[in-house]
Amino acid sequence: MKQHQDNGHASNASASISTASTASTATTEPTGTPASKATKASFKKTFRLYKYIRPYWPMFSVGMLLLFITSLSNLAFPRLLGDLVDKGGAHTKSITDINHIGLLLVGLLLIQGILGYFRINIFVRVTERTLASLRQQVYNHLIRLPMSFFLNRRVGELGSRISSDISLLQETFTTTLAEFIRQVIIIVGGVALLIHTSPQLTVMMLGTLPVIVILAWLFGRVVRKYSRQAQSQVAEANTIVEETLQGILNVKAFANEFFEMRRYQHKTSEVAKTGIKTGTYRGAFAAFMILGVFGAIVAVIWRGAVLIAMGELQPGLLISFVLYSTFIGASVAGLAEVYATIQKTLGATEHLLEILDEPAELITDSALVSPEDHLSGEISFNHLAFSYPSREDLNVLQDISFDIEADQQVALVGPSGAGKSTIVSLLLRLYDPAGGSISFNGRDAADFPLSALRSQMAIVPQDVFLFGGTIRENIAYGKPAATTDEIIAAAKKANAWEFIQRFPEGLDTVVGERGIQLSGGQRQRIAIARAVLKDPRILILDEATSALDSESEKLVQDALEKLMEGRTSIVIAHRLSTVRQADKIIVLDKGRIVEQGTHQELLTVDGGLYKSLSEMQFTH
Ligand SMILES: Nc1ncnc2c1ncn2[C@@H]1O[C@H](COP(=O)(O)OP(=O)(O)OP(=O)(O)O)[C@@H](O)[C@H]1O
Repeated sequence: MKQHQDNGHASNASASISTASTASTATTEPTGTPASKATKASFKKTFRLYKYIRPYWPMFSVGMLLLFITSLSNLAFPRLLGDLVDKGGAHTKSITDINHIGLLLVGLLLIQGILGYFRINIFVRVTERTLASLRQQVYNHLIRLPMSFFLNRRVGELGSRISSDISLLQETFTTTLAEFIRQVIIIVGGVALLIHTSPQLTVMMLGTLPVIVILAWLFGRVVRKYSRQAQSQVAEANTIVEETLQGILNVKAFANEFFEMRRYQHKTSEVAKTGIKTGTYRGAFAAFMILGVFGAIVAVIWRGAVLIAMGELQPGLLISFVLYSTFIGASVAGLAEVYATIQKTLGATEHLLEILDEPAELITDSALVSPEDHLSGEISFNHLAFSYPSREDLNVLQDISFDIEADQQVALVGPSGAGKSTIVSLLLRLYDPAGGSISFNGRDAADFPLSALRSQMAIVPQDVFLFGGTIRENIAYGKPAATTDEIIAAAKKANAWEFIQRFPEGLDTVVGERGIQLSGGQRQRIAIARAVLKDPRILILDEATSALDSESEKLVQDALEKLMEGRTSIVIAHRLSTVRQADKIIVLDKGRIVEQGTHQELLTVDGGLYKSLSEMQFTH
């Protein structure tokens, strides 16, 4: 199974490279999620997510109601503040009236505070629960997807689906949505109140403010575009520094210092150019904002003063008017930001739904295998053909036919890339064959429930993958309900108990990430213990190529021999010395079976691949 694990490493590496190169852009783009066009179709898709909110619908509605009340009461402030000023300037200067309004304002503030507290609490509760169930759904689905899905994806990318895309939804449901609704209420209600306050001034205000806000938004987009460009250029320049310093030996050995200096000079000049361009826009933007916003306010107040002088407007109303205009202006400006977040959320939703729409494998959560699905250990390959979905034009296996009797030991040998690991993947039904079939007990593999098949097979891979927990957890992975006694018995059978016992924490020793705190031989024996505990009908061994010292190799080999007793076993053999005892050796080359027989039989084939391979190995 080496090939698959190599793929895994490669994708991890490429994922981390891509994270490194986008790291510096992360300041303006907190998540790597590209925005999606806010089309009707994408809104419709997002609506599908509402099924996760549905159980909390009543609570969510209460939150919405509170949001409406607080947003509407927001609109009362400018009016009350204006009244306050008017009362101060009125002929019948009544302190009681002034205090009355003051108290009303304090009451309003208190109500806003209390309702705001409950609203946020409600939204957070609903969102957290909804997202937890969405996270679970996506993960549950992801882990059940077939191998072919994972071949074309990067591990890092899938991880970000569950972390950043869902965080984006969280932000949208807790704050963005509320912001959006509040802004709409303030804009609509605010404009209505403006008209009510002074129709004349409203016409003037509506003629200027929206234009300014829209222009400011457009300006902002241009500036953002340039700063993003500058950021990615800075990242490219940094890559030059990083790579050349890491590979300094190569730079010097090839006397390429001047070549690299020119490369770096070129990149940094580009950064400077983009920076200057951004600066020019920034300057113009700032000047425009000062002129535009203050200009509009000055114009409105000037006009208002004229109206006051003509006795057509109360001073307090002018204050209310200016405050309403500021509220509206801020909401319109905020709306652009909210729109951008909503677009990104639509993108994130699409990604999540894409995963949820992928057909999953039919896996059942049952350890019980019904009697008719019990495997006898008899396997036959009938004209099996296969190519990987990611590279369909390459025939990895062609016309593979051979039989394995129950409890036999069969070895797969052949040069690297011959297709040995692929045969094992097909046996585990990680992929469906392109042609031919595999049958167990004379019945087509496709007729067995997937979980029943896999639960009766175990694999001891070449590169043992251990989870970061304890030795106990890692062994029990073969049978999660195992008792301590069973785990110890399995460890003993796998020749692992002796070294486990020597650790001060015994079975509870933490193995470190991917088991790095254990030696290669120790890791393998843990994997063997895992397989012992599973007690499979069919055992698959991918022999380790990395040389273990002869002591641990003997222990591993001995453990494997014990494990193979009384079950069908298929061994991917890299060292021919270990397969001499095999009942049958299948020799593969370029996806085809070229020879098959016992060790003795194959040695008699003059010019045969097995004979030449074994001569090569034994003369070295
Ligand atoms: N995930 C994959 N996607 C596409 N092609 C693959 C994939 N895995 C393996 N292959 C290709 O399939 C062929 C057979 O690979 P396989 O891993 O089965 O060979 P192997 O005999 O087990 O080799 P080794 O002894 O080096 O492990 C190779 O040509 C390989 O490039």
